[in-house]
Amino acid sequence: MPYEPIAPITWKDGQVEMIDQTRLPGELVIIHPRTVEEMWDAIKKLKVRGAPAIGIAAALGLYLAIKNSRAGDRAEFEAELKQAAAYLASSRPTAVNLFWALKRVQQAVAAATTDDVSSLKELVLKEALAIRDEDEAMCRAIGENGASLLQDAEAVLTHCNAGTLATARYGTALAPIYYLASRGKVLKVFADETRPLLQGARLTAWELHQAGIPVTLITDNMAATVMARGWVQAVIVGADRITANGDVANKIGTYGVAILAREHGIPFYVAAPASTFDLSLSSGDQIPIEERDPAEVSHFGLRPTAPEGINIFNPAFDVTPHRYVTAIITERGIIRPPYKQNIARII
Ligand SMILES: CSC[C@H]1O[C@H](OP(=O)(O)O)[C@H](O)[C@@H]1O
Repeated sequence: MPYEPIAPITWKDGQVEMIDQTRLPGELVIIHPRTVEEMWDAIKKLKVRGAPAIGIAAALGLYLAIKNSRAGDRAEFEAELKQAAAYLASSRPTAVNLFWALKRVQQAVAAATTDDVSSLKELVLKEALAIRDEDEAMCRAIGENGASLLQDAEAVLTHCNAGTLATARYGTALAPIYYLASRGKVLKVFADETRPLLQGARLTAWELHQAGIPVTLITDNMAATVMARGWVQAVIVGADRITANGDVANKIGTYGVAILAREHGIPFYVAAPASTFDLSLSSGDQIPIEERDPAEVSHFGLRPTAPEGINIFNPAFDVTPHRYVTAIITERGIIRPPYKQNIARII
C-alpha cells in the first residue's frame, strides 16, 4: 500500500479536526477549533498554514461562524456570512486561497435556490468540504503532472513547507516527490530550514521523514553551497499567490533561492493549484506581503537572539519575478513561459 501522507485539517464526527502545526515536530497534537474566533486564531498563529490549507480552514471557519445562526431569513443569514468572511479575511493577507475560498462559499449560498436557513447552513459545510476534497484531488494531479519534470533528478531542494501539511493532502511542491516515491523512484530532498518560523525544519523534514523519503536539513544560507556542489538537479517550491504575469509570492527566502538556481543552471519549479492564481493582479508588486511579529526574528522560542530595541524587518513572503521561474506545475498541466499568455489560456 503506497504511503498515505497525513491530512492536516478534516471534518470528523461533526467537528473540525486539525493538526496544531506549531507543536510539530515534537508532538502531534490534534485540536478542534469550535468557533470562528478559534479558527481565526489558528490561521493567524500558523496552527494551520499553507495557502490551500488556509483556504480550507477559512471555509470551515465560515461554517463555525454560522452553524448556530438564529437568522430569521436568507438576507439576515447572508449578512452574517459576509461579516464572518470579512473577519476571517483579516487573519492573513498574502495567500489568495483564503479569499478565494471565502468568496466561493458565499457565491454558493447566493446561488442557492432555497431560502431555508437550515438548508443554507448545510450548504456552507458542503461547500467547505468540497473545497477540501477538490484540493486533495488537485494535489494528486500536481504530483502526477510534476513527476515528469523530476523523474530524471536524483535530488531536489525545497524551501519552507509545501507538503501535505500545507494542503488537504499530498502537498503541491512535495506532491511529485510523493507520487514518484509511490512508483519506486525515491528522490533525495534537501530542505531549507526556512527562518524564522522553520517550516522546513519542523514540517517538511518531519513529513518526509515520516514518509521514508531521504531528507537532508540545511540552513537557509547553505543552499548556494548545495547547488554549487551539484547535489541537486532541481528546485521545487509552493506558492501563496501567483499573478497574471507569473510572478510568485512565496515564503520569504524563495526569491533568493530562485536567483541561486538561475546562477547554477538549475531549473526552478513552482507547484500550485489554480486557486493560488490571482489574475486580478497584473504583477507581483501588487501582492500584499504579510509582516509578522518582530519577536519571530529576535527570539528563538522565548530565548532572545538579538539585542532589545533594534529595528527588525519580518516579511513572511517575498515575490519571485516570473523570469526566474522555469515552469509552474498545476493540476491542469505545466505552464511555461510566456506566462501571461499561457496562464490566461490554462487558468
Ligand atoms: C502549498 S502553499 C505553501 C506555502 O505557504 C507557506 O507559507 P506559511 O507557512 O506562512 O503559510 C509557504 O509560503 C509555502 O510555500
